[in-house]
Amino acid sequence: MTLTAVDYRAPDAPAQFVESLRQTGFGVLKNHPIPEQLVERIYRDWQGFFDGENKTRYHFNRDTQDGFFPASVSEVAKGHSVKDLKEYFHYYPWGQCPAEHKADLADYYGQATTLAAELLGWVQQLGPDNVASGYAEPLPNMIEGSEKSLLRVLHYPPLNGDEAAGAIRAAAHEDINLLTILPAANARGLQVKGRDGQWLDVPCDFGTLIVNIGDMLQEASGGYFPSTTHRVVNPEGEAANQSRISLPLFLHPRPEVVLSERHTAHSYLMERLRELGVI
Ligand SMILES: O=C(O)CCC(=O)C(=O)O
Ligand SMILES: [Fe+2]
Repeated sequence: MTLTAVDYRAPDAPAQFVESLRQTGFGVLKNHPIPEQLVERIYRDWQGFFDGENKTRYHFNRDTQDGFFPASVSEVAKGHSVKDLKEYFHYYPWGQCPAEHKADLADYYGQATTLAAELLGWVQQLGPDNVASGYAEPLPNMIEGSEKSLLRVLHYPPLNGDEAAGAIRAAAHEDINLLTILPAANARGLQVKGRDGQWLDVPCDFGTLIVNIGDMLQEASGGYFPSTTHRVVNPEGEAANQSRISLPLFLHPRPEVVLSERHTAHSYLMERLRELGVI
């Protein structure tokens, strides 16, 4: 399996991109419209947030899931027993956010959501008709006006050697949502599991955008688009002393959207959050 960056501006970009999603669950885009300077600024500003003490004032709200999740409550991936080595902030347009960071996050959230709707349009149009006819509504519609899409600012602190045995930055998992959009992080580490079981580094050149299928799109497409397992491995050598910041946007449908005969987006999310131990 290989992951090759698709040029967003190429005439056959939609076909290449959707084929990559089908084969690997992942698609990598270069020359996409999200401004690099905005992403760079968010990484820099949020490093300051995570390094500072103010973060404790934004402790997450258990009912609404917005705010700061310290490393001590960080997720335990499904099927794992140790916590991931990460802390993060959940931003929703309606949720809590430090005033000095709100403009950039809101800007990024808006631009990335618009791009996601376009990419979902590609998935809708270029997938087989029998898959598309199974969607309860067009894919871009599913996220339109959704208040559930979640921008996560993730900080993986430097490793200091006293981490729990077996703990890694993000244990192998699949994303719960419809589609995830993730600008290349400021350090390597993201890996995707191939059909052959081998782990493969996801290209992380600054300026590329990584997109992956989540469980909800796998569910809605009857398994045609795979929600692929991925993880973030610990750095070694010099890199172990450095933080890693990443910025996944998890696109969630409106709660009432029907995914399949078994599930609405809401029932599916509740089942998965319970498994994660965060509700
Ligand atoms: O930090 C990354 O590169 C990926 C994070 C991730 O997979 C997640 O938060 O679901
Ligand atoms: Fe993920």
